[in-house]
Amino acid sequence: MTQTQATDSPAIHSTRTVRIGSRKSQLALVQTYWVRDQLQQRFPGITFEVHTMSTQGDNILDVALAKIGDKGLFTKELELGMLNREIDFAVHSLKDLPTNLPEGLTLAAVTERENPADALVVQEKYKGCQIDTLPAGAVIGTSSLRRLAQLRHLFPQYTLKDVRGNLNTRLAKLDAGEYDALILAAAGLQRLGMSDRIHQILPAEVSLYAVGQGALGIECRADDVEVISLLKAIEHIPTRDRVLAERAFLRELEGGCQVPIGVHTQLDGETLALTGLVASVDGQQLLKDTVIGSANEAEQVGIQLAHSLRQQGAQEILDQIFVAARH
Ligand SMILES: NCc1[nH]cc(CCC(=O)O)c1CC(=O)O
Repeated sequence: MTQTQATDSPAIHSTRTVRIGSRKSQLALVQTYWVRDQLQQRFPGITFEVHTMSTQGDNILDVALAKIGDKGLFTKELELGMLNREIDFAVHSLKDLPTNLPEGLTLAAVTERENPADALVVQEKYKGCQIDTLPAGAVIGTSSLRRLAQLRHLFPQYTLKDVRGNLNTRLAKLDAGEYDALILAAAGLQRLGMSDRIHQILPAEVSLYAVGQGALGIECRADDVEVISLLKAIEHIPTRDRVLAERAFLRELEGGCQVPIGVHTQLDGETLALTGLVASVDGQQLLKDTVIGSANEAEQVGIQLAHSLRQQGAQEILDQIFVAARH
């Protein structure tokens, strides 16, 4: 009675059109089209359509991100689109996706991570320098408190300056001489075909990366079993285990918005090592610790690390930041 399904096709009507939501930035579109292509290859009978939307974060460009401090700045409109059934799923840079999702939505899949590290990009005249050998007073652009705190801690001789806008805007400001160097996610540059701008990949001793950095998170309605089964086909399990630990760590510290929290994860077979950092914005206080556990219990590893850092004083550091943000 029932027709046999193609082996790689889940129980989805091949006539269904699946609508994908995306921000309009170049990086967002590259990421969304990559996911679309991956799905289209695996499910040639399904039609995938991309619908673009502007988010708050795309519209507010003149205020420092750290001052806005609102969770879900880059995701809220897309999430409303899913709940209103205008779109079926959304592709996010995972680091922009809050650790607590709205009721009714779920993180259905995580795709293979690019290099999660931060990268140093320098002006032509500093091609001979590394992060520790730029001249004193060098103006370094970054918009993240995490990068700011870590750089201030190690290199008080540099001047750190906020920088906003998409990647192309930031690079144009560097080239125009507004900054001597920038710190950017290596993954963003790689995805936009600008790996040649990466001057140095910052090692873990200099900069721990943001939770989820370099990975894509795909969010959809929690009850849409059809779409979830499609998305599971492109999930990368090692990346998922790592980012589940990272996100549990951040969630447990209630640091979803802009806070100086960094991580580093490593998978060795089933063994997952998670290093986390909590710092004060001025870089004076900096706590770091590592928990090793099983990849099968990734979230437990993250929770354990959060408890360990809290015992060492992380909550006091974070409370000071929340108080400062409200004034
Ligand atoms: N918050 C902006 C943002 N969101 C995702 C990326 C880069 C790609 C990624 O981390 O996956 C960037 C730019 C940056 O931090 O330099």
